[in-house]
Amino acid sequence: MRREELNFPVPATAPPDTLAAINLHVQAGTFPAVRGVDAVFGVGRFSAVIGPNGAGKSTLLRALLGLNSPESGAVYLFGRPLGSWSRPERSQALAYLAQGEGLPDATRVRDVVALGRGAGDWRFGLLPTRPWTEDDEAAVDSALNRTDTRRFEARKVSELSGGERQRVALARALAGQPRFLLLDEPTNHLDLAYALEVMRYLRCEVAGGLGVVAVLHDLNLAARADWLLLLHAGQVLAAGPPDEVLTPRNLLAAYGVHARVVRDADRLLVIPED
Ligand SMILES: Nc1ncnc2c1ncn2[C@@H]1O[C@H](COP(=O)(O)OP(=O)(O)OP(=O)(O)O)[C@@H](O)[C@H]1O
Repeated sequence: MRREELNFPVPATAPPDTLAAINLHVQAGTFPAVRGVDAVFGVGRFSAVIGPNGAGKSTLLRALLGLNSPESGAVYLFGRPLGSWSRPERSQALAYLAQGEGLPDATRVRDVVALGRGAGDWRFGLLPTRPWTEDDEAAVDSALNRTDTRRFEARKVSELSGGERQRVALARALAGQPRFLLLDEPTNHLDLAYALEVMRYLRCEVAGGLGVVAVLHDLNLAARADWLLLLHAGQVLAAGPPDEVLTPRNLLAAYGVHARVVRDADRLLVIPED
């Protein structure tokens, strides 16, 4: 699809207060996984990246974090090319929750969350990058409270359920007080209750000004986002609010599946046809 055929306006420059990809091309190995993607993710907004397996969602997410280098095009953070940010500046502004994020099993929950501050490595016998401060302690307390992990802060990771671990991983990411949080399938392997809980925590953070960009496979969870980016074969098939993107026509084009999209109260529901 050519840029001029996209059904949303492509900014000439990346707006401030955004994380933006402009005409981004990224190779995964030798494969052109992301091909000319334009996308603008805002702070205080819940954005979801959707699309079939192999569409390029994870590759795009990693490019937005600066973890892989684009072939061409660029990523802009707050209007500045990501490449011009120092590594510490970048990791302060952008947090990442990878797919199946591993946590140190033998470590206590509070110490895992403290790692999100990027300081106090002395706890693990490593040289500290800077002294631990009262602000660090307060940020850890706040992240534990906001994810309801405070009540098991003294337990070791090995003593937690999968859903509890995911909340601890979220707390660790939030402890760093990022401006954007990028998550790759954060509800994968979670039961319905835990999945909804993670969505609820993320919603609260968005209300507080965090920009969330989440790769989601469950379209009925994605329907709760403020803004969707639908990828197909490395390109943007559609972008916009859920009711503009989750249409039977787009779902057929992206997934090859006939689906009905119905509105129930204020929610969209995607119902695949057999
Ligand atoms: N190292 C690599 N070498 C070759 N091809 C790769 C490599 N990494 C990824 N790919 C290909 O790039 C494409 C995009 O992969 P990516 O993981 O970004 O897709 P995705 O949309 O996140 O998929 P999924 O939903 O299955 O996780 C896929 O076709 C994948 O096979």
